[in-house]
Amino acid sequence: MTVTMPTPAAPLKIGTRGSPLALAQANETRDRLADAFDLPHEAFQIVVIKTTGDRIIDRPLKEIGGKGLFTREIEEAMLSGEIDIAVHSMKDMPVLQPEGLMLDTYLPREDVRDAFVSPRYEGLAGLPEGAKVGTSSLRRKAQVLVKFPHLEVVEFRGNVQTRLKKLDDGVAECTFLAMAGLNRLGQPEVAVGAVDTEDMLPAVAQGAIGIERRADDSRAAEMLAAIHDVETGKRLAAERSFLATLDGSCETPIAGLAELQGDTIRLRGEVLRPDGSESISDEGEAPVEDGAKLGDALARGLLERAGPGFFDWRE
Ligand SMILES: NCc1[nH]cc(CCC(=O)O)c1CC(=O)O
Repeated sequence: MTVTMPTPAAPLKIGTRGSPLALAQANETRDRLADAFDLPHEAFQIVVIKTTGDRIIDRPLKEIGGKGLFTREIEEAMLSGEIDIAVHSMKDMPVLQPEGLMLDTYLPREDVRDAFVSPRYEGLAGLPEGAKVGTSSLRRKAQVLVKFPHLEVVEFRGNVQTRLKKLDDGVAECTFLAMAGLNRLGQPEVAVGAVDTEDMLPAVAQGAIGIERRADDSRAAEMLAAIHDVETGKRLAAERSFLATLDGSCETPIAGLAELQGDTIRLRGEVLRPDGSESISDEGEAPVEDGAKLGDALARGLLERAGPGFFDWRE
């Protein structure tokens, strides 16, 4: 008589970038799945994938090719079956996913605010004429220059450690990071403080983690449904619809934030000229189920006020 050992289900392979923040997000996803299904950590395998954005660290992102830079290789690995799901910062995700992939699972959102980071100053208002602000984000650059045109913005890339070192070396007086990233890394103390969203409206989807899967993978669909955060999903539906209508990329300074108040969703949006010479903002409210319509309508209104060429460089 032959006895066949039962084959355990193959581990769910979780794809991620290798940065400390990406790994923290992948671990959080694994822990939530393990909890929801009472599975041991061995039921999951975290697979690190290097993306173009990780490889090229010495040039401004906008020169290398915008959104998708941190996701393309990961999505290819999912389509080829090398990984089953992929964990992403939703802020970095294009509005549309490649054929065959689905992105509709979100973890509970972290702090949406930007963090002000400086070894010497308490806030932007204290910086003297010509002081340097380090950021590689076009949104943050334009938002800083609109309110503080006497400051200078310098390119600033790299992980949290690299940026702190640059501040220490005097490359810039201050920088901005997402509060969410600092919290997830367990380093909130790096920030002098979180900036009020009235003063600096965050990027669309800032602080939200999304989990992507193959559209035909029913095991992944069932597992992810168990950890999906419905409120985050509703907020992102409005914000990403806003972004889609604006046709945003990382070459366009755009900010947007949706918040729920009971059955009502409130969306604030802002578009800026890349040189920080002008900002246009608006806000609106709608029943929660009309979030996507609200996002589209708010974006159309802003586009109309902005007029053609608004996002063109004129430096
Ligand atoms: N564009 C880089 C990026 N993508 C997501 C985060 C942080 C975490 C988040 O917003 O979810 C960051 C770094 C930052 O802006 O400081």
